Amino acid sequence: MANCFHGLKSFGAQAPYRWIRSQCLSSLSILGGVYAAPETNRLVASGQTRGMRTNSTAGVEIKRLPFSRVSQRDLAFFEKALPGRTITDPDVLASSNVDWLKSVRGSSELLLRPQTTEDVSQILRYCNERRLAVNPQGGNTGLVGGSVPVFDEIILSTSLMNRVLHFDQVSGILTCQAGCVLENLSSYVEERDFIMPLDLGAKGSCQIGGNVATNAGGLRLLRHGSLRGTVLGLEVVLADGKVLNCLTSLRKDNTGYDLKQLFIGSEGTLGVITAVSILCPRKPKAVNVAFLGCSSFQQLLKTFHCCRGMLGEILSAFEFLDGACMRLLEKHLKLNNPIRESPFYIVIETAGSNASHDEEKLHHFLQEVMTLSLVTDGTVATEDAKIKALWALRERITEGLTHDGYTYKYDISLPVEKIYQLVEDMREHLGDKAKNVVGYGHVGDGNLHLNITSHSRDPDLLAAIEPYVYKWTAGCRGSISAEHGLGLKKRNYIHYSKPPEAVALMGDIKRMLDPHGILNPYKTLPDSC
Ligand SMILES: O=C(O)CC[C@@H](O)C(=O)O
Ligand SMILES: [Zn+2]
Repeated sequence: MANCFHGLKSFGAQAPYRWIRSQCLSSLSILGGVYAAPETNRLVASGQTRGMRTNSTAGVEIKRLPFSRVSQRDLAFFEKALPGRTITDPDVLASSNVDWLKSVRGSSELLLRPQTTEDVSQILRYCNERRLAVNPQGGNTGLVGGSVPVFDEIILSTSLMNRVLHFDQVSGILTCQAGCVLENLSSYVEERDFIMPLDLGAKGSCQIGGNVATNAGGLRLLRHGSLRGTVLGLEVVLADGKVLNCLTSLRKDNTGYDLKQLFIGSEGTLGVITAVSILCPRKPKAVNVAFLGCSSFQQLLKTFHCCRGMLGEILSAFEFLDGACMRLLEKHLKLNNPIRESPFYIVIETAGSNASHDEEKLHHFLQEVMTLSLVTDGTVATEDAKIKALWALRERITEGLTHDGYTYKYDISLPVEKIYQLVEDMREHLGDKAKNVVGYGHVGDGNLHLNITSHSRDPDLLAAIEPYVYKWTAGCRGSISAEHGLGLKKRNYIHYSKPPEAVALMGDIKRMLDPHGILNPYKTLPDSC
């Protein structure tokens, strides 16, 4: 069977892709964006004069809400409370004011770096009394403009809250501060024979608090489920500074409402997550990655069906990318396609406890899909460097896209059999208006990443994409945000995925927990709330 698959000889190991901000910012200068001008109370688009600008992402103007502005007295308070960690240097602030995609830019003049929960509590108590708006910020790797200020909100960075508080070797329950970088946590638990239950392309920069606040999905969700299941406890500071200590480490706790769920996926609008307790699976003893080619999406779906049946409990990921993604990887990142050119590619990962058992299962599966002609070509890796190289072909697509021009991003949940139909319909709908329309994502979770590029920001193209994409999604009862959240960019489209009663209830919850609306304003909730 192994003969059916190319070896990996011609395929050099690539460095794993990480969303390291310093690298990415310099390479993204071609992207236009949304800029904020607090003195005009308007969101402004790049290239236009300050004071006359509109939100180019959502095509609507956003007015600065009547929050207080940071005064000298406020600064004196923060400098006393956080000596050396109250930052006003514009050069340092610059990177915290812009998102990873460089598509949203705020103009905050104050960055606070708390180290403890008590620091966060003191900051929020003060800001709440003074009606100062606050933008909680983790690794700032979000893709919907949720992690940067829109106007002059104070940036509350969790980066110095980076201590592991406890790890239970028997249960695998990790308790840590919110600012721990995901990759550091992965290394920490791997040294103890466990893994983190989530894995993202942004792991080198993103922080666990931000992951939880956005309910990040990623590459292992198929196997380990969402953070709504693996997060066991949270410590959260509420808008008035009160500390909500729900940092329990229990698998089972049915004592009434599961309050932590309110904060998971709330994008910092209901409270600031300061610590997380999370259940880590055991580190698998054997990992295999197969990279396969398919001639149609129908064949890919059949391969998925067969894969679930034949790999069962050892299947840990089933991801896909289309031929257009591969061309971008080759062109912009010089990555090599390890197999014959195909319309679709699949990345399958197995993770188990017995190498020979897993390999046998994988080989039977591969034999089956080749015999049935569901898969036309493929390669398998068992060594770490080669596994990373194959994963790079999936994980680095986001990076590749940033080199292709301005990118319109859609993160859609659909019944799995529909996910590629949207890409095809969008291609037909846009004709030659777009530079590239690509589809990739998490087949196992029914999550499509539809990305559309153009040479530069193009309002006509945007008008052709939206609301078409949202209507199409709503027509299938899908979600307009599967895993990236709503942030600033998608919040006003929430109605395509949630009934009005649910949206209104979200507004009520927000007002109850944050009556002055100081926490991450302009995010998640639509204008109508
Ligand atoms: O860039 C995107 O649209 C998707 C990013 C991320 O969620 C992924 O799965 O690679
Ligand atoms: Zn994704």
